[in-house]
Amino acid sequence: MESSLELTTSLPGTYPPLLRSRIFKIIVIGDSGVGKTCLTYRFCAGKFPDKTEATIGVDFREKVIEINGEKIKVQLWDTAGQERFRKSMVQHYYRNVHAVVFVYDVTNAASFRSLPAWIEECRQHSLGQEVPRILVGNKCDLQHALQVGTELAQKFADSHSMPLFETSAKNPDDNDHVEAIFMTVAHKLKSQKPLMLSQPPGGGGAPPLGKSEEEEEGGWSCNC
Ligand SMILES: Nc1nc2c(ncn2[C@@H]2O[C@H](COP(=O)(O)OP(=O)(O)OP(=O)(O)O)[C@@H](O)[C@H]2O)c(=O)[nH]1
Ligand SMILES: [Mg+2]
Repeated sequence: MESSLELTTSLPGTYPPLLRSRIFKIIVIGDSGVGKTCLTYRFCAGKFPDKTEATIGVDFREKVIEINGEKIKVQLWDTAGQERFRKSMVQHYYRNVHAVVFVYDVTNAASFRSLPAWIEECRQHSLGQEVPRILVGNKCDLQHALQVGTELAQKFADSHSMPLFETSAKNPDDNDHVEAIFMTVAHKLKSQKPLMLSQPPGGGGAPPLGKSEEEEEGGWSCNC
């Protein structure tokens, strides 16, 4: 994938040209009820939502972060875990995706056992090995109900070359941790493809890593 960034001059003679920020599209995948909506909300709004309902299709959440002086828009696609709410959307989830976050619920072994199926779905949508993936075990505040231990999860993560994060979208003390998860992905994406200030001759070919804001227009709107 080529990395690109649009340089535009909004007014004739404007100098320096306006730099449009890159957008990293990160999809959050996993069984219904594992806490995808809560995790993405926690990262973007900084708090645990008062109440959630099953996601239908997809919800978008965005946060602008700064890494080494570059402003980057992290666009989280909070996908639906329920098959009936996702089937018409699946192809859109995977289109030009930059990274995948797999979520399971540490108090629900079935959600952990579903992970191979979610990985297989990625494979079926031709996600290349260069697309970073990370594994998140959520609801660690419910230790008394733990069904998936760290050792088992770490083994699974290692076998798929993914970093593992165990966290809680709910625990107020875990704010830094939730933040670290998505920041880790963004750092990885940024280091994978350093910023290029011009389009390669002929426009490249492969989709750019990080759409410009202009390209984003016309997409779905955020309903968070
Ligand atoms: N105790 C605890 N509950 C959580 C946590 N994260 C989410 N929940 C609860 O788990 C339930 C499901 O959370 P959601 O974020 O809606 O789950 P989801 O993965 O988005 O589900 P779908 O949209 O159906 O795919 C809600 O009742 C949340 O309050 C957590 O870290 N700890
Ligand atoms: Mg949801």
